[in-house]
Amino acid sequence: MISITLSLTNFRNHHQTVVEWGDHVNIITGPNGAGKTNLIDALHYLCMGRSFTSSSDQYVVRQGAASFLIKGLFRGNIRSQFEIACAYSRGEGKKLFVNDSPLERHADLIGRVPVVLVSQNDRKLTGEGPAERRSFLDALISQTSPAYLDDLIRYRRIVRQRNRLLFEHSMDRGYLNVLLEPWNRQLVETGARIISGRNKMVSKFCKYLKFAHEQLAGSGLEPAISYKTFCSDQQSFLSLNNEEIADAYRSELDEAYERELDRRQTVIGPHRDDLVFFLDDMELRKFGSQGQHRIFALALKMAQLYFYRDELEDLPVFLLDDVFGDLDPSRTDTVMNMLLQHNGQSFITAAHPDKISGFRDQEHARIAWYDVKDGNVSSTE
Ligand SMILES: Nc1ncnc2c1ncn2[C@@H]1O[C@H](COP(=O)(O)OP(=O)(O)OP(=O)(O)O)[C@@H](O)[C@H]1O
Repeated sequence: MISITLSLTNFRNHHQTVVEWGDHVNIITGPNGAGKTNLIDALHYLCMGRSFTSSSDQYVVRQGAASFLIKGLFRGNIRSQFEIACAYSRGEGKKLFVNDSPLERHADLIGRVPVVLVSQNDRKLTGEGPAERRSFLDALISQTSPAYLDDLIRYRRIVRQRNRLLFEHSMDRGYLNVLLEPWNRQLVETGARIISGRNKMVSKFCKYLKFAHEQLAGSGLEPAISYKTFCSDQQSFLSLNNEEIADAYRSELDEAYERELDRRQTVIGPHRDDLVFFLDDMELRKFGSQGQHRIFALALKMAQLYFYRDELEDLPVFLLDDVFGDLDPSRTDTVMNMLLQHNGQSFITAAHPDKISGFRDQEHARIAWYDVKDGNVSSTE
């Protein structure tokens, strides 16, 4: 998928910005605070319907304005040109449009322009709690499977309903059981499909991770991922069908009932699961060096790119925010060369472009350079 143009109105420090992109590698330079990340975040809005830097749309509206508008023209392999727009106003909230037609659900946008994002938040992927890893895995699968995304949305609603009942459980135990039962059935059915989807994805994804990791780190320690759910024996879990997973889930749920009453929330299921990362037999989170964490996180994203390249009809848009700051010169060259060899379109911000200035004199046909100052973008040679 190719982003042809991006236009912003009152989007953070961009008052009125229109950019025409190159088809391959787009490098966005400029001093700190100039508005480089904002361009990438705007593209992320058009792909995923939300910011990756801000928890709320209201902070994204340019100070002093009442609304923002992002528009992007795209070109795909199978679809002719189409426009995506995201409009937000303080009174009316956020609306998403494709070719001027409003989308009923935010979920309807996901997968239209597949995207892979590399950002400073990736540090949390290998280091912090399981939520970041679950959302990586969910975003990875959701962009290739609308059915998985629907299950995820349904599952979250079921967990919310169950939690509400468990929270208000001062009622008679028998009555609570009656109220919980329909939610329990839906929870295990939907949850089993999610667990199965995640398990399958993890086993498919490992080969892409190995390939990307080897490109970045050279041959040596081999990366691996395991999906950690309520069943401790993941291997045997892989051979189960959805019905069998649902049965296993149901018996774990029944066993956890007292704990649920105690904690007043749903304590077992995909919303609690995790991914465990390994280099050979070493668990990365416990034993990895900072450099190993960084390379592993970047390899996960490169692997996502390669996986989509094989699975989807259109290549994803690849967004890299401030990735070179953390990399040594040889790895910076490696990443640049990987992007130049990749046929899709990528966008890279760089506050210190000296690291990649060697590429200015080469590859004119494949690299477009942009400079940003105070929210104004100019194309440079
Ligand atoms: N709602 C807003 N209204 C106006 N300006 C905003 C708003 N939110 C953020 N900004 C401004 O946007 C700029 C930050 O933009 P951005 O994060 O894109 O910078 P950057 O060029 O990527 O910088 P760095 O190299 O430091 O990461 C800052 O100047 C900030 O004050």
